[in-house]
Amino acid sequence: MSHALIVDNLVKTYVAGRPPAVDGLSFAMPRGATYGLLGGNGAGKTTTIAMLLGLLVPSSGRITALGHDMEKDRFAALARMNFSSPYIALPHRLSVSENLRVYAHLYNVRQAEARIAELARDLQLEELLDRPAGELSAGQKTRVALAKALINRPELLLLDEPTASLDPDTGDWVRSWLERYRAQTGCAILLASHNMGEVERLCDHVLMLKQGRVVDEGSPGDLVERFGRGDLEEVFLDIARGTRAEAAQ
Ligand SMILES: Nc1ncnc2c1ncn2[C@@H]1O[C@H](COP(=O)(O)OP(=O)(O)OP(=O)(O)O)[C@@H](O)[C@H]1O
Repeated sequence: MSHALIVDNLVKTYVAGRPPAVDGLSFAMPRGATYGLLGGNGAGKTTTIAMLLGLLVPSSGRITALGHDMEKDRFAALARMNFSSPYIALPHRLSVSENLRVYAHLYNVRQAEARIAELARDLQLEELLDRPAGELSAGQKTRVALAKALINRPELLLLDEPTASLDPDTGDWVRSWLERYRAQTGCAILLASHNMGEVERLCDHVLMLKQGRVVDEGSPGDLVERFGRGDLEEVFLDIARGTRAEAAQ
């Protein structure tokens, strides 16, 4: 099977002598799949995504993205990937269209103006193109961040909390949009989220992280069944609190 992402025994220790933030993480995500990275605060999700993007150097382990070893051949992989995170702000003073042009240039997008116009139409950004990015509402910024994340037509998309701080209507709109995008392009998506409804809806497979380790994994349906629970939120609470329904023991 061809994989979008293979993570092999990944470890990140920030401070020598303290427990690693990511501690032996391994998984293989097929092309076209959507995987969820779940875990409580401090479980290691953002650290994992930062390593996958080459922003943080792993202490050990190997990442293969779209067939490229991230240690030796990072730029070939990064050109075909992209990400969005609410923690990384777009340059505030630049207008939305200037921001998108900068990223189009960075990713060497051909016919950048046509691509920006297409994304503006798809993500309902046309009215916002001339506004400074710093003046937009959280929902508007999220749509711009998605346009930035899609500018190079990525085959692998890393999304850290894609609907954090969005109202339920805008959150739902973004989720529907991602579902459509995935169906049209076959893009593989790794999603870190605290929104269990979102994960149940979008993800084929879920990795439950605790203290940097995968403590359970499976499709949302399998996990719910295995834990004898009603939904993924209850499974998450069982794992986070170390409790588990009788049916799962
Ligand atoms: N720059 C850093 N230096 C030292 N420790 C760090 C650093 N960044 C993160 N950590 C620690 O690494 C662990 C994992 O943090 P990380 O941000 O990856 O978790 P997370 O799952 O994304 O959490 P959240 O859901 O709160 O965003 C935490 O214990 C955190 O305190």
